[in-house]
Amino acid sequence: MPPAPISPIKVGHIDDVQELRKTKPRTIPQRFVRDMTERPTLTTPVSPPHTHMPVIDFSLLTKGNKEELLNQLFILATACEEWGFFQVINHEVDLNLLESMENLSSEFFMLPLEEKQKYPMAPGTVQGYGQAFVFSEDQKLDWCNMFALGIEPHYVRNPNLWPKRPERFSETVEVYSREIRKLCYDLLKYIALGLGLKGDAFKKMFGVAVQAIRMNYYPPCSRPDLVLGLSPHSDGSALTVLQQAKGGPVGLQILKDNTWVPVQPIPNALVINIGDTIEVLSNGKYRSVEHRAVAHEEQERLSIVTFFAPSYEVELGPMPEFVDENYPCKYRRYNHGEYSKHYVTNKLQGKKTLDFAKIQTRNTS
Ligand SMILES: COC(=O)C(/C=C/C1=C(C)CCCC1(C)C)=C/O[C@H]1C=C(C)C(=O)O1
Ligand SMILES: O=C(O)CCC(=O)C(=O)O
Ligand SMILES: [Fe+2]
Repeated sequence: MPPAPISPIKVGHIDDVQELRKTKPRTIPQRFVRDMTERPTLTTPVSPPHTHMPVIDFSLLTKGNKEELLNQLFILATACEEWGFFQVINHEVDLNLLESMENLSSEFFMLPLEEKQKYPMAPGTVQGYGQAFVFSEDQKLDWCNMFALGIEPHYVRNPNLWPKRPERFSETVEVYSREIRKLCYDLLKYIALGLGLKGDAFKKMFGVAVQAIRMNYYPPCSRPDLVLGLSPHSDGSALTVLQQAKGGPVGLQILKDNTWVPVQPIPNALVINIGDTIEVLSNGKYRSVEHRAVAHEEQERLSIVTFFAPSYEVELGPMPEFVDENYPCKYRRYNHGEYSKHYVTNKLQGKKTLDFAKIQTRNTS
């Protein structure tokens, strides 16, 4: 008997939110309206110690004296353990390059829809222009347009999805991705040192790291209280680097101690977060913190996100350094390629994707 055909994913009609905003600025189709429990808090009163995400001065890690280095390593290790997020200043990525990347991404999203649709994100896939992580007709949609590309190694690339316009877009993505890749390797070195590991521990383990870029464009929304810019999720990467376009509103929120805490952008800083890989390797000492994006009533917002992860062949599990009788092993060993497949074939649902690797503990009390 021939194998049963795999049923195609039926996602129904997905409105392009930018076009919706242009043509019917006050309409919020029902598929974007969140259930009461999911609706965002837009004016969360934030009180200490939740006011400020830690800030790392990267130049003190690379060029500081011994005392400055140790001090920054301590701040970094505390940020990873208590926040799972931090902002990096003086990161050595050329500020003109950040600006070019921001301008070109914005120009891409401003192209006519027909031009952007030359690079469609097919249902169930994650590269190209559209909405990722949509798998059914009854799933709520995010108030966001995405454009995503696989970068490294080259076999993750789909050359048909690299846009011809704006001019210099692809060239700039290449240069930007090289610089961000270097930053990721450097940060992983300092994160390893902060965990008491050898500086090259992650680099050696990851093989030729997988890297992808995603540009998220959030148009203004007449009812930001009803929608989400991006559903709550943790990142399936080892590390994520987020650039927020200048002058945009606050949009990123992270779940800290059960409260959605808004992240105040710092001009020229990059936001870094720990992804699922580091959570597993550190046996949960560092956690991949759930986060989401909210929309704004009058202002658009643009973010440029790099996901940096181990090679697909790599087998992962908690490192022995983080497992003992007080810290029992919380995750099974698995293949990162399998995890990537699992991640991109499931909707964004908080930390649920990591259940893939969790060892279920029975409560005996
Ligand atoms: C919309 O895409 C994503 O959000 C995303 C996808 C990344 C990827 C590509 C665009 C092409 C190459 C493969 C890869 C899955 C990395 C998120 O990336 C996270 C999810 C995983 C897993 C990861 O490593 O980063
Ligand atoms: O736009 C943002 O601030 C959040 C983006 C994000 O979390 C992501 O793309 O994974
Ligand atoms: Fe994210």
